[in-house]
Amino acid sequence: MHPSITLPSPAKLNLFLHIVGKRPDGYHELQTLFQFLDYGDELTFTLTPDSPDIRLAQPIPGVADEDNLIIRAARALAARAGKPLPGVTISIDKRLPMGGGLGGGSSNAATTLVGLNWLWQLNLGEDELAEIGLGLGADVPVFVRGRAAFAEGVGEKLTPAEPPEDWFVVLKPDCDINTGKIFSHEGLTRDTPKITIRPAFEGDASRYRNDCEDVVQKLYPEVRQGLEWLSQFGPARLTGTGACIFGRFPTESAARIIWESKPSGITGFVAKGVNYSPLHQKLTELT
Ligand SMILES: C[C@@](CO)(OP(=O)(O)O)[C@H](O)COP(=O)(O)OP(=O)(O)OC[C@H]1O[C@@H](n2ccc(N)nc2=O)[C@H](O)[C@@H]1O
Ligand SMILES: Nc1ncnc2c1ncn2[C@@H]1O[C@H](COP(=O)(O)OP(=O)(O)O)[C@@H](O)[C@H]1O
Repeated sequence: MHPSITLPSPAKLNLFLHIVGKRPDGYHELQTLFQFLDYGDELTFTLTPDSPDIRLAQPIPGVADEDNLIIRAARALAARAGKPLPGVTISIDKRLPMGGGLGGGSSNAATTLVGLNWLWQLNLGEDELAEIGLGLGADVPVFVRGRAAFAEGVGEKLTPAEPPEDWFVVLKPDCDINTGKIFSHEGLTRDTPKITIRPAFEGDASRYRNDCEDVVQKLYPEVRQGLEWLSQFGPARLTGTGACIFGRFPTESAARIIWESKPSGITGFVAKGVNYSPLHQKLTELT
């Protein structure tokens, strides 16, 4: 058995996000285009054959270990394995802002499922891992599958897609946005007509939009100001329900020039959009 492995846990962007309806259980039906970024957290899994415990090397501030999606994912996987397994200690190099619409928690859960499936040599298939992932959050399956995708339902019906792999300036306006608050807002557009798959892939990227953006901009002036600034240089959008926003650029140098001139006090990073997850890329290199 391999005693230890370090794996990427990349961010995602919702290149567009349309709300096309509401299900009887209150959840909103979406159509969204997911792409990964070559930037994210990193998780290190170290097997502890002398102890059966699944534990974090250090807690994430503000998240109880019991609620941490890494622990929840590891436990869900161990339950599915249904046999005694060596314990594991997981350490996190957290680089993604939490609750920013970059899917960091969901990505951590997926890296845990995929990484421990490998380390514990369980040989569960991608469908089974995606199903366990969906029980942890709507965005987990796309990270498990590792391919940019057009997503429907609450995000679980995935069709692989090949959007352009552009460069992005990602900014984190200084505010925390609660996803539930945005989805329950009376001003939210919930009736965007469904689109067919082809235009979603091949449409003009400058026409991509996010149906949460109007409500989020009204409630959070920091997001409005960030979008106003970024959209001077090209198309700029909100990812998920925010708070992160992104601007698209054809080259790294074009993105870095804008990054260098960002207003003071706003954090973020420059990253490349990638259609194959850095997690899966790393695992391919290892096997
Ligand atoms: C909006 C998206 C788009 O990628 O991303 P994020 O902004 O979180 O990254 C996701 O669909 C987020 O899915 P998920 O991660 O499961 O959402 P949660 O934070 O659990 O949702 C909090 C609450 O928002 C509402 N909610 C969420 C998703 C959805 N499709 N419809 C909803 O109505 C529900 O009331 C839910 O209880
Ligand atoms: N490992 C984790 N990393 C980040 N957030 C986590 C994790 N485990 C649980 N959470 C919780 O999930 C929430 C959503 O986090 P995250 O996935 O980063 O944002 P978003 O869903 O907006 O993209 C956080 O505010 C936090 O309370």
